[in-house]
Amino acid sequence: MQVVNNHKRYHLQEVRRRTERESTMSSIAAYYNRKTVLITGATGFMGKVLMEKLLRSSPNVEAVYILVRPKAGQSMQERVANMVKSKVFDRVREDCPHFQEKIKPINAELTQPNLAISAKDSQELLSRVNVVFHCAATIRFDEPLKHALLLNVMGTQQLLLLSRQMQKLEAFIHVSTAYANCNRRNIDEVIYPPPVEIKKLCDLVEWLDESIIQEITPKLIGDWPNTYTYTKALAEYLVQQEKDHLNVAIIRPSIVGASWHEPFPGWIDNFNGPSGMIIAAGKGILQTVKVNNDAVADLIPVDVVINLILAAGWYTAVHRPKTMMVYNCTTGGINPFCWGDIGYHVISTFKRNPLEQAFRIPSAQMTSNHLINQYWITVSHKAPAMLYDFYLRLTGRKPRMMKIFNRLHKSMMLLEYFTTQSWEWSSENMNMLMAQLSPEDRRLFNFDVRQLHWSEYIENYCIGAKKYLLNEDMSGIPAAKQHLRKLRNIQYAFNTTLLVIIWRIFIARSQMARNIWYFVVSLCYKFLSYFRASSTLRH
Ligand SMILES: CCCCCCCCCCCCCCCCCC(=O)SCCNC(=O)CCNC(=O)[C@H](O)C(C)(C)COP(=O)(O)OP(=O)(O)OC[C@H]1O[C@@H](n2cnc3c(N)ncnc32)[C@H](O)[C@@H]1OP(=O)(O)O
Ligand SMILES: NC(=O)C1=CN([C@@H]2O[C@H](COP(=O)(O)OP(=O)(O)OC[C@H]3O[C@@H](n4cnc5c(N)ncnc54)[C@H](OP(=O)(O)O)[C@@H]3O)[C@@H](O)[C@H]2O)C=CC1
Repeated sequence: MQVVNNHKRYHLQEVRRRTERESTMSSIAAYYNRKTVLITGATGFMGKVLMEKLLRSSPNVEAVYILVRPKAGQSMQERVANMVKSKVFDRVREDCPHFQEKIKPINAELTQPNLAISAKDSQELLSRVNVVFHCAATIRFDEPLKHALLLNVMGTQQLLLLSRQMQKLEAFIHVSTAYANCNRRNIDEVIYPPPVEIKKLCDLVEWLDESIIQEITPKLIGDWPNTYTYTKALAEYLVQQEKDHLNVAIIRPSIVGASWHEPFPGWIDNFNGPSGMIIAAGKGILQTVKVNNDAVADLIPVDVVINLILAAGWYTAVHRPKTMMVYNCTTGGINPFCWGDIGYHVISTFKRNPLEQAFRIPSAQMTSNHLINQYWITVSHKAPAMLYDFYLRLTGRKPRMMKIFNRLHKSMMLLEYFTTQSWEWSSENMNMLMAQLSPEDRRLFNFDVRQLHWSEYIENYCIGAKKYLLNEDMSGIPAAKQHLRKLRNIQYAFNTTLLVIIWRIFIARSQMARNIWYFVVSLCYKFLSYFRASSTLRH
């Protein structure tokens, strides 16, 4: 009898403990435990953060398949082995030392028929995958239309076809961009009709000569600024076409920046979007940029996007919404911040925490006026670059500054469409999803950008770029400050010499300038004599 009572008590205690544990446990993390996930674009910026968060928050995830291509002379295996050593995985490495065992790389090339996946691998995916996260894309603004179509559109179509055959698929999450519909000012969480019949366009570019496609690209893409945003818009439509066969959702992040909190504040590993410009400003290379200071800079931290992606995956699979959900993942409508403010915080952070071996003291003219910007480009970019290259030549070195500036100007030209205008995105679905989360999920998968403190975020972004992108140690800051002081002295000396030279030229040519010059010099002389006389009297 005693044994039975003990057993009953133990059982009740166990049930209570389990209920308590479940009530405080994250539903999202619990959902991914024992699921098999497929990620495309896992070697990219967002893919890595997605994989890290998934493996850290759901350590019992069954497997994470990733589609990887061989690249730059490295095999798929070598790339993955190098990737898991990356700093981004430091936290998960600490929590689950064997995390890489969950990662199952699959050789694939998204521009090839059937994604170039072998029959064996394909079978494995079809029988096991529960959730697909499609992140792979070309995000270059200058991508030739044919390649952008092949990867962003045809690649997506092929992945959708593969996913249709997956026996256990519960959700397909497509990562698009908030700028897919940037030809509109107000962008709702809906799919807009495509500007062309996609099949006809793909057929056209298939047989047309590359040079002809290049020539007619501006006509084809119409009021889209580049092939990237255009092809992302087409891909959204294809995804929507599958809504009756697949449980799909689309996430549209705006400009994805360094992380807010996870895995580390300020984590970033590429020069895309504002990151390259921020670094160029910190190095004192970028001194002028064409932006509308009052336009909203719709930056979103990468960890916010990843948390929303994981939450959307869970919601799509578990709640199976009747209509296909599109989540605009933006900050402008909720917690706006302007380009002018970003510029101010970037410069002030780099003055306090300078980058090593800066070219000039960080400072930036930010204007939307084309002529003023051109003036500053000539004065503060091209002239110093030419002078420096001249100095390099004199000292027997190879000139390089002009080349760097030409690349910078090309990037600035491609980015200015986004920095001189504002858009309004609705974010009802993001808010609705937030309301569906338990307090624990809201904490673990936070995508509430109302809590984002911009000045702190930008500071961490700049410091993150210094640490993780440029691999500069924070202990080098005193030396970097010393270097800035040296640059300041050089600048003062240079400006004074320039002023004297200009003035001398002016004096040689104008009687009036000469008269003013003699007047000023005699005034200074009288002033000095007066001071000397009065100090002698005092003693
Ligand atoms: C006062 C401060 C103010 C700051 C504010 C400034 C304003 C910024 C505005 C940003 C707005 C962004 C809007 C984006 C909106 C769309 C968002 C998306 O949906 S989607 C996503 C948005 N998509 C994008 O953002 C893509 C946009 N980017 C592109 O399309 C191209 O990069 C390009 C056409 C701009 C230049 O092409 P190209 O000239 O061929 O040059 P490559 O690219 O081939 O790079 C060659 C090598 O150089 C390396 N490197 C680069 N920068 C730097 C640097 N600063 N240093 C050192 N190194 C740098 C680079 O890593 C590479 O190394 P490796 O790999 O060879 O070893
Ligand atoms: N970064 C941003 O600001 C924003 C990004 N997005 C979207 O988020 C997604 C991820 O972007 P992000 O991580 O920044 O981009 P990255 O350029 O960092 O990553 C792109 C990924 O796609 C893979 N990929 C490219 N071409 C192929 C191919 N032919 N076959 C297989 N894989 C390929 C790359 O693999 P590999 O390493 O082999 O090149 C890489 O893993 C994209 O869909 C993008 O449109 C949306 C809004 C903003």
